[in-house]
Amino acid sequence: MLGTGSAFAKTYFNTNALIYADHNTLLLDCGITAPLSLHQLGKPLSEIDAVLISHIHADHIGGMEELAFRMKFVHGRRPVLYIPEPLAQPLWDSSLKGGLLQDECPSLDDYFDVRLIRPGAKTELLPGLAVEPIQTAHIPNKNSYSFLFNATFFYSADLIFNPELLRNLVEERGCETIFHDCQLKPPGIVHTTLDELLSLPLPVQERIWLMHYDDTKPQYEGKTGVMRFVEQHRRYRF
Ligand SMILES: O=c1ccn([C@@H]2O[C@@H]3COP(=O)(O)O[C@H]3[C@H]2O)c(=O)[nH]1
Ligand SMILES: [Zn+2]
Ligand SMILES: [Zn+2]
Repeated sequence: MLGTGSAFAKTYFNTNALIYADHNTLLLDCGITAPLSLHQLGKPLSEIDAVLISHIHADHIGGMEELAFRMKFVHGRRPVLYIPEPLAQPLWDSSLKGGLLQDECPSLDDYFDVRLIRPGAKTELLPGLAVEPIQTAHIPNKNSYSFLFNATFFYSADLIFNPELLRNLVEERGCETIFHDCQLKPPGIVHTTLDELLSLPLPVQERIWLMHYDDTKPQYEGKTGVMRFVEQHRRYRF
């Protein structure tokens, strides 16, 4: 995990991750703090093979301009960008264009090898790593996607509590592990709260790991039932 913090956390980096599959590396969201976190881990950008984006908020895409510029002008590379199709235009027009647009680089394709992925369909991202983007509610009328990897590992974007989805993933689809955003103090409004997750059936909670938490996390140690916290700069194997 490059980070496990909420958008405004100051003691944790943004909730972004590296996924290792075979000998390849996928960057899962690239927020404002991703470049510094990668630097602290000693992970060169040149070792990132592809990027996957969940939604357009700065803690998930705010590091994309630095990533694009350094990949192009330092490493001479155009990394693969996997992006749910409805996010591609807004990512460029409403966010990256302001900084990245210049005469010889008029589009997102000048910086990334853009691969549009279809929500609800399975796509192989890297050898041994397939994803199904699942549209999940976060901000009204703003597209946001969570990800089911290899049919067994669910990684939430920022999402409003959806107990039906979580029960379906565990009880019907055989999902084994859930990394879920967690707002520690209610009200959640655009996020899922700890109290909401604590209301889930025990077999679902047993599979949940908590991320995207704020700086008060130490006060909640031991108060999350069977659910564990994901810790930043740790590697998990599933
Ligand atoms: O309607 C809104 C929109 C945003 N926000 C805050 O801004 C943050 C943006 O990043 P995030 O999605 O991780 O978390 C969001 C919230 O903390 C909010 O409280 N209500
Ligand atoms: Zn966020
Ligand atoms: Zn968000």
